[in-house]
Amino acid sequence: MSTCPAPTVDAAVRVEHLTRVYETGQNRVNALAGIDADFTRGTFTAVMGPSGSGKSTLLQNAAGLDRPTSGRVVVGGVDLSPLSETRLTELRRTRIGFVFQAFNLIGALTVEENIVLPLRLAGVRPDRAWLNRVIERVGLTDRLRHRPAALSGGQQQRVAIARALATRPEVIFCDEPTGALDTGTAAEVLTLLRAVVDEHGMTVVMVTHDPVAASYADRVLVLADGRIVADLPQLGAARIAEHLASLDRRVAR
Ligand SMILES: Nc1ncnc2c1ncn2[C@@H]1O[C@H](COP(=O)(O)OP(=O)(O)OP(=O)(O)O)[C@@H](O)[C@H]1O
Repeated sequence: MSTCPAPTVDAAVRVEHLTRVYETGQNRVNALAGIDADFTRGTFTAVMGPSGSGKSTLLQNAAGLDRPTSGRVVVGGVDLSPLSETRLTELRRTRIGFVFQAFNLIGALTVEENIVLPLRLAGVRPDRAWLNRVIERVGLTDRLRHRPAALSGGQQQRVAIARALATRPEVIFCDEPTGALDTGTAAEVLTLLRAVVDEHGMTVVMVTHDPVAASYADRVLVLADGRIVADLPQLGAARIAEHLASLDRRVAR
């Protein structure tokens, strides 16, 4: 029986004592070595850390895309551990939004069809008023009948953000959402993510290598060797960069 305390009411996502071990042949990698964190509703968290520190593994486990070796993940009060694959897939489609570096839009579908795809897959009737607000917020009202290939990178990422918002999820997980964008377009996308938190009370968790991108968040979690080594309030891009550099120096030593 679990001895973990009940999730706090305002945690959109809670991860408890999370470990993930990868075993390939003789090799054993502790990608997550015991992570505890709450992601409070209506907040924007950046997850940073050196390459191989476990950022993507944390995101994948917190989003129910991968199963932890031990520990548990609670999304919107639902413990993911006992869920069957089918239930987990349903939960991902309705309660979790995803935004990836490569946009991951379906080229054969229009912008509108891409945005409502999670709802169609989940068999959920669209909340038209919410969808209209989302489409207006991301500035795509006059692009709905276009195919993704006819849009710029920034516009494609805005479609991905609208798609992530379509089901009004508990949380939106973003993996390097600005990695493929130029600086100006990246700033627009980050401003949009900030706005969905501030204006719509959404919860965003974003993996990024970029201190400027992290400076849009309320909180910066820094990982090293599968552990949280810093949990910082917003410090601004320069101080975040300093912090990461000092961590790199410690790792090098
Ligand atoms: N499928 C896998 N099989 C074996 N080892 C893996 C697998 N996925 C990740 N790892 C290992 O787990 C550790 C953490 O990887 P992870 O991708 O989570 O780090 P990261 O911080 O996201 O790295 P990056 O910034 O380079 O994307 C690394 O040592 C990595 O090599």
